[in-house]
Amino acid sequence: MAKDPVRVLVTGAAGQIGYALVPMIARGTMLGPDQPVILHMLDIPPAVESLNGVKMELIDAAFPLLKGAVATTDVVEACKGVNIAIMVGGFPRKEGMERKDVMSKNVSIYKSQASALEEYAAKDVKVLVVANPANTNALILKEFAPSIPEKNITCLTRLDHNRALGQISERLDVPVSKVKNVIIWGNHSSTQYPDVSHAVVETEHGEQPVAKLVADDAWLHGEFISVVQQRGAAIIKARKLSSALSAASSACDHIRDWVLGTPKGTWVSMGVYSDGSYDVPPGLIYSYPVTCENGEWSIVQGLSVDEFSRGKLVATADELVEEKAMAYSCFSS
Ligand SMILES: NC(=O)C1=CN([C@@H]2O[C@H](COP(=O)(O)OP(=O)(O)OC[C@H]3O[C@@H](n4cnc5c(N)ncnc54)[C@H](O)[C@@H]3O)[C@@H](O)[C@H]2O)C=CC1
Ligand SMILES: O=C([O-])CC(=O)C(=O)O
Repeated sequence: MAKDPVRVLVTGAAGQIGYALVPMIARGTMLGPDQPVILHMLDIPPAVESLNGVKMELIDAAFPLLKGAVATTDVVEACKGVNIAIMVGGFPRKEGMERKDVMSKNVSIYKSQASALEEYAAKDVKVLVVANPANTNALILKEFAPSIPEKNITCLTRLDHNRALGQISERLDVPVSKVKNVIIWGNHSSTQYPDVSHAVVETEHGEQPVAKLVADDAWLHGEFISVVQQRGAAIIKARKLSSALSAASSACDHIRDWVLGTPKGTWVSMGVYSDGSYDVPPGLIYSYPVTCENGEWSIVQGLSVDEFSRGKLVATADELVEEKAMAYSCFSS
């Protein structure tokens, strides 16, 4: 029997990531080749013409799985009955703006969208925040949608995770599909810690540690980390626009694994509400290694963290504590 369609909200759908993401969802990349979808696309009034153009293209592409497309600037209409919400829309930093100014714009956007999701989305809606500052936007959303379970609110660090896999694959000249279990700890920012301490490569002789195959700790502790941390900036420099196809693809990976499960023996990175695991302060949206089963993620427990890694976990947590304080100061102002 055919499955019922899943309603997927994409905010900022007229933007660059939105334009790359909606066809992936409509083609089944996110939820599977047998899962019909109805797309809900939200953007702001100045982008309405462009948003309607995206809807026209979706119709023209005749995606068999696409059972409907709503294009709207009305947040209530956008959120009605959605099962999955991908929050890509937000206020970008402009020349001359302080981080605090961007934060206060995003606090008000995420506050109102959180309230609409809480009131109108499916009660078990799964939320993925992509828009920067992704971790803190997700935290704001959680704050203003108290009835959405905190386990259902996440942010995207899968792009960073995939970037780390890509760098190891290039360095060792092995297919990226053979590399697994890197970890992105912390913030989706330049303080994130891409960690290969537990990463392995599947070889014909079984799984081999990445550290042993690379055999160059200076590279793993130096250039590798900074390339992954700075990859977003490198793409902006090259394209004069930020990552869009890789961000969209990674958003599909994030939701697919969350909903359909991670392969046995493999973990992925997701920004999730911290419970104090690995001595990270509770109450942050922090990127951890997770496995997913039956639509739920769990933090991978018991991994060893050496002194080098500990310093990096703490530094990125400190930045998130600071962002949280800045966001909370905007609630009252
Ligand atoms: N977490 C991650 O890995 C990544 C995050 N990003 C972030 O994703 C966000 C989107 O990036 P792009 O698509 O390249 O930007 P973009 O500027 O092309 O698109 C953003 C869209 O959001 C819309 N928008 C603004 N305010 C809105 C609101 N209140 N409600 C609904 N829509 C709204 C804009 O009109 C625009 O169409 C940015 O914040 C970017 O920094 C980008 C790449 C990776
Ligand atoms: O900095 C940006 O806007 C883009 C971004 O998050 C990334 O590519 O990781």
